[in-house]
Amino acid sequence: DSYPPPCSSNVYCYGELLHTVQMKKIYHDSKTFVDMKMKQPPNETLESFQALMKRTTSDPTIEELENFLSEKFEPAGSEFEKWDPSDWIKHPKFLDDIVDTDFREWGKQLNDLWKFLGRKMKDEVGEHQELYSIIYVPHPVIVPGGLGEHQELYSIIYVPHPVIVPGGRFREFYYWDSYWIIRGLLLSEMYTTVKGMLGNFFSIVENYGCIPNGGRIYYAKRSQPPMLLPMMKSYLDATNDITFLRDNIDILEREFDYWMTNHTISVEKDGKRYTLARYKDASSGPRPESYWEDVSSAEEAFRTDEEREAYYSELKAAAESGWDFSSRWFIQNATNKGTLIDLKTRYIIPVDLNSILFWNARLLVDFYTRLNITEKSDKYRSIADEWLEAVTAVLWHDEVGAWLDYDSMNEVKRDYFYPTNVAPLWTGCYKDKETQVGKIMKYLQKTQIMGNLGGIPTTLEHSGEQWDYPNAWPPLQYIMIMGLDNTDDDWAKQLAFEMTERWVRSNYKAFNETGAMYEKYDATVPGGHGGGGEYEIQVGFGWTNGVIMELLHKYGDRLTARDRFTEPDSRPNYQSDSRINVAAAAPTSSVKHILTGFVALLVTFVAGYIG
Ligand SMILES: OC[C@H]1O[C@H](O[C@H]2O[C@H](CO)[C@@H](O)[C@H](O)[C@H]2O)[C@H](O)[C@@H](O)[C@@H]1O
Repeated sequence: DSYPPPCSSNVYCYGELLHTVQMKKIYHDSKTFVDMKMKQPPNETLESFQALMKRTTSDPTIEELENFLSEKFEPAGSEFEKWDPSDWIKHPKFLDDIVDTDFREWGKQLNDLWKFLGRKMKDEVGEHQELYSIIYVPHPVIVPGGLGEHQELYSIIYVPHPVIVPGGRFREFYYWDSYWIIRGLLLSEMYTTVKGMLGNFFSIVENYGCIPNGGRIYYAKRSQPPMLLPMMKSYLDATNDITFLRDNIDILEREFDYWMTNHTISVEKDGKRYTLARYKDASSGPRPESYWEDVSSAEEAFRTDEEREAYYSELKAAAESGWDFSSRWFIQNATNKGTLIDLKTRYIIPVDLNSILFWNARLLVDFYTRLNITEKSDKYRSIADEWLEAVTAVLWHDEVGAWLDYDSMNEVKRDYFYPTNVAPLWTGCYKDKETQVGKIMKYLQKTQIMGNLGGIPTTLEHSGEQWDYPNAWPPLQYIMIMGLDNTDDDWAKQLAFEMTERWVRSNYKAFNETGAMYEKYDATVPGGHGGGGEYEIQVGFGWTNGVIMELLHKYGDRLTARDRFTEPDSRPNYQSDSRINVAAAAPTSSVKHILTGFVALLVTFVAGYIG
């Protein structure tokens, strides 16, 4: 298949200008250029660029390009204006249930952070947005109103309501991040903000047919883990706003449909065929926001255009998974060894995606039941049942005691530890809860993952990629903790609490030492932040804050800031769970982490103010 570029803009998504600016590495972070607003319509910007190329025989110096860029573009983030959320309150009720006073104060500071992470678009963004700019046309067309008047000056996707963003270089909404952000906002009682964010997503599904990876046109041809329905469920649980559900149920159904029609493949297991989903992207070319990284690695490793295109597709499919990048998507001789050039994301059937899709179907049953539309609730019940059959047949392994990703290229299970191996416990995607939980607990014991004192690592592979060892990510801690806690098993629930203690204390230590909340942490160093991958560690940080707020809320009656590993517990008969706990003494966080933290924090706040 030959796909169009990631969007129709020949400034932001493909073309000579993008290629020249990105390959000359004018900006340290490739995302900077594609987030900059044009001062003039694209045709005028491109005309000036052509003139520069002619003047310099197609080889402008860095200085000439820098001059061109500062003359024709505004700095990244200039589409936003200051926004004070009207529903923000100083002391949301959830704080009152946190018994530890240090943690209560921290929860209060996290509530304050929403004000730094809120973004509202200037009205002019909506006026200049061409809604269908993502639909690629090979040649310019005359749009109603004449060329120039309605041309895209921005890469931002216009949304009518303000959003809470992850932070740092992530200046726009991100699809799956928004789930944990919304859960935090609901604890902060910011119901209007949440309703606005959901309203934004609904308008995007209506106009674009799916929710892009993030709020930029260059993300439009790939999505991220399908969390819109769980977001709606969270909002409904907090508000019972049935009218909002009734008004938008068709859109929720459409989002589910997008995954069912665009991402499914058929797999044969023991002579039976099953339908399951995997990640994929529908565009050609490198990621515009990581253009230099993709083109350079492709040129070094591959000789033909066809090979390079296949590689770009794997990179974008991995970005759609939210795990960009990870050895989880490498296939080399049917193993997880290799490097980025071994990415085969499209051939791997992931446990988390498929258990989330099961959850989506079950939520549609729930939503239609609430609306008394029996025909539809029956329809989604049978889809959910079928999906559960498929997940169990293809992804559950009795002999391992876990769900595992499936390699459809080599038709083998991928027997590697990932926190997502227990995602079905989180989404309720299991058949025989008691037996499966018992086996899962033994599996976790065998992996010795609690030997990591800063949190649960993403994988056990040291690849240098950011979704690998030793990084620990907030959504993955959440999936494991909530999954284990959902069971009726005492041992599993106790383990969920111990994981919570470690995670919360590690985030708290980092916050105390550096004043920052990070996008990811170091599983091996309590209080240490993560690293690796293709961009610098970011602070802010939307999903991190949301996860901590929820854990402080859920376990607030017994969580303490004091660390049991360094100060003995005074509770009678209390013992850490030695069946899974094989922890060594806790190393202290390094000076390097502290310094990086200060620099990162400074950069975020400066960027926030500029934005
Ligand atoms: O610019 C590189 C990549 O950055 C994003 O991915 C990371 O940040 C996101 C926002 O927090 C998060 O959702 C994702 O899981 C992270 O890996 C972006 O989503 C990628 O598409 C992009 O190529």
